[in-house]
Amino acid sequence: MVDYRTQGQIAILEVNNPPVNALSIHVRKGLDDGISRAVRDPSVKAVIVIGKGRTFSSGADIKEFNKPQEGPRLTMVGKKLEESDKPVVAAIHGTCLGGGLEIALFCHYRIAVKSARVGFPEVLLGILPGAAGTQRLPRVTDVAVAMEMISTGKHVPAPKALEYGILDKIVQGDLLEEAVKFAKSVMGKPVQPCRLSDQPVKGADRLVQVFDAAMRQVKQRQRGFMAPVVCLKAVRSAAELPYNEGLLRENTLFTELMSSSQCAALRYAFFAERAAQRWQLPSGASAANTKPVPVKSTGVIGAGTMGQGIAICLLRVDYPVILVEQNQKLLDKGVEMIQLAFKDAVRRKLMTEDAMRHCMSNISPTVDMQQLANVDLVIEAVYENVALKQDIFRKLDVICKPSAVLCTNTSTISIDIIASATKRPGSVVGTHFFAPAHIMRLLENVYSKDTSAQAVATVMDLGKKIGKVSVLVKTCHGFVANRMFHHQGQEAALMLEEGALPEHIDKVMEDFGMSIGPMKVSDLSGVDIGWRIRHEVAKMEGVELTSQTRFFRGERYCTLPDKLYELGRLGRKTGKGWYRYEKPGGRVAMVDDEVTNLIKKHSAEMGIERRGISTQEIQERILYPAINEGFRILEEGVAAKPEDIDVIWWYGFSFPRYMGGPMFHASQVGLSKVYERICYYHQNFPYSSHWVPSDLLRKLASAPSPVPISQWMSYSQSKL
Ligand SMILES: CCCCCC/C=C/CC(=O)SCCNC(=O)CCNC(=O)[C@H](O)C(C)(C)COP(=O)(O)OP(=O)(O)OC[C@H]1O[C@@H](n2cnc3c(N)ncnc32)[C@H](O)[C@@H]1OP(=O)(O)O
Repeated sequence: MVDYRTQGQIAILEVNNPPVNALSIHVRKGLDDGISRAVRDPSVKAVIVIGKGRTFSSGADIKEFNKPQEGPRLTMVGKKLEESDKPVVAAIHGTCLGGGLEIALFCHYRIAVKSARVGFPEVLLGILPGAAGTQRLPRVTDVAVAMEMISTGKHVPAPKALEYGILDKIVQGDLLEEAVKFAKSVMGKPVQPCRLSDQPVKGADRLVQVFDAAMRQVKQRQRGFMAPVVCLKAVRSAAELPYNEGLLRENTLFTELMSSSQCAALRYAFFAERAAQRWQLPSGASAANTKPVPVKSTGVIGAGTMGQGIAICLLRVDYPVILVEQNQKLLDKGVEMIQLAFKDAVRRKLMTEDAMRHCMSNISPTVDMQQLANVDLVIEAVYENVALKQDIFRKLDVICKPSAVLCTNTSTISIDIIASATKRPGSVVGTHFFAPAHIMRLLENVYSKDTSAQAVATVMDLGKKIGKVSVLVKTCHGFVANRMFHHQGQEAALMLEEGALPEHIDKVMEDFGMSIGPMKVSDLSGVDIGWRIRHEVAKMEGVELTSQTRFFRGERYCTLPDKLYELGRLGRKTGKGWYRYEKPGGRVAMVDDEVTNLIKKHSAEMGIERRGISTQEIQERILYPAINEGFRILEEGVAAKPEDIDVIWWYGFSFPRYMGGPMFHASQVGLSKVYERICYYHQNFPYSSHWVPSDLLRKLASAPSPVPISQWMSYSQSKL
């Protein structure tokens, strides 16, 4: 785990714990033994700590977090490194994160290659750097930088870290050779000035202003998230207390965070996100055994909002895009909007003018679908209409080359139905982007009964290339995201007619931790989207939904969203939806009397006496139908595991990661309690099928002791 060798008068401690040199027990022990040996050996005059393989160290081993800590503690290992009278040099490449950076800060010197990155990502796991990081970073750089780095967890590239004083030197060429040269240059020099524990905190005179400003930002950005707030307090203590007392304070705060439910949720999230990438089809084909089709050229059909966003995603990573629209006017408009989005990115310094020009030069707009004949992958992004989509796929089947992967950005329609319009259903796959497609990180990839493993591998790989988090699901109406979200929309509308107002519902859910409430989400994605989906489904079933509709498919139906649509209040894009906005496309949601009156009038017309709806009821009626649906989705194998559902909710609906996602949240509330409340609502609202409790949930809720989330799926086939 740590290889010890000497090169002349230099001892080299090489951490060797693939894949990312996590500081697990044997690494800590190896470092501890290594530094003791180097200190004891009179022929050794300097020490180098370096990482083998792709990285210096990614920090503490997260898998060890919920186990009792064994072996030497990181702080004790670090103390030994610092107390060595022989200079200790950290030689950094890849990433130097968390406990890895703490180790480096205990060393007397830090050198790195230019491509290295350093950072304290602990906050993203709901903790703080608990091995002196909060006390040492403000001593090597300053309080402001330390607060920023520790409360955001951002990685800092080596050149910036040099500027901050975290690194002493950036080297070119072979890192070990350079480290040896560096070590020779500092051999014999006193190490005392390089012991950070003896140094004052920098920028302490501005402590209060820096702290207040950082705290304001943290509370604004991440409401309800404890770790960043506690991180700031820990760094503050570095400036207010002597080093050893600061360490004790850090330890107290660390212990508080480590035992929190937010930390448990974030640890779960870390592994869940990685597990989602390891997709597998029922056939056994998987990420490990399937190669994607090489994609060099792409096409996007539809230059509306979604098509524009998708094209931007592709152009940003250098894919040439043939953008197809049905007429020149719509095409020109789409290209203009893409250009505007890039200009905005340039204005916000997210890209250079040159990069923008390059991206724009990669678009080939056309009204001729035949131009797609040679593309490797095409994504259809027209509006949600079965006949239209089938028509497009019928044409693509004729036009595109046999190896092309044919993707649809449908958000609800079964891929089986779309694929059936072609003679190559194996090549058809869903790539469900979330609006705004160039911003939202989620890509819900959907396989049909016929989709080939290669088509799946291609879209999973595409997701990675365009910087999305991809989750693979099996087709059904609405897939995972919209199928679960749909019930939230239904319940929200029902609560509106019973007595709630949009701003009440949103406030409760925003206080719960959602970055925006469901009514604002509806305005953002477009009131017309839901309208179209509902009416499309009704049409397929030969039903016409009108203002008189009270029941649809045997279920209580609320016409309020349809009334909003009929008023032309389509959401942010028209400047009016459930809220009023400062302008069409505006972002500031304001309560609108017209909506309040519409809702109250609607309740009166329905003969419903409005009542106050409690916070608990709003929270449960928004969350529990989605959770119940999540269990059905697991039962049906639409999602392979609960973790996949939670990943979808973080990245698709900004569900607070520190609450772990709806399925993890249910596990924390307790499945028997969730089940009991669902049964209660089912009794009270018998005409809403989303309250019929899922069988899997029932089985899990009646297990003699809580079933860990990782074992839920073993209950899906059980006969209990
Ligand atoms: C009881 C303990 C007390 C500890 C007291 C001291 C406290 C110290 C605090 C810490 O150090 S907390 C850890 C801080 N570090 C991190 O949060 C880094 C997490 N890792 C990453 O951000 C990324 O993995 C990476 C290092 C940037 C590499 O990214 P890349 O995309 O290249 O690879 P991945 O697919 O993410 O990872 C590969 C593989 O490695 C596993 N892994 C990564 N980091 C850790 C880790 N710190 N501990 C355990 N395992 C780790 C990851 O799960 C992947 O494994 P898989 O099996 O392939 O999924």
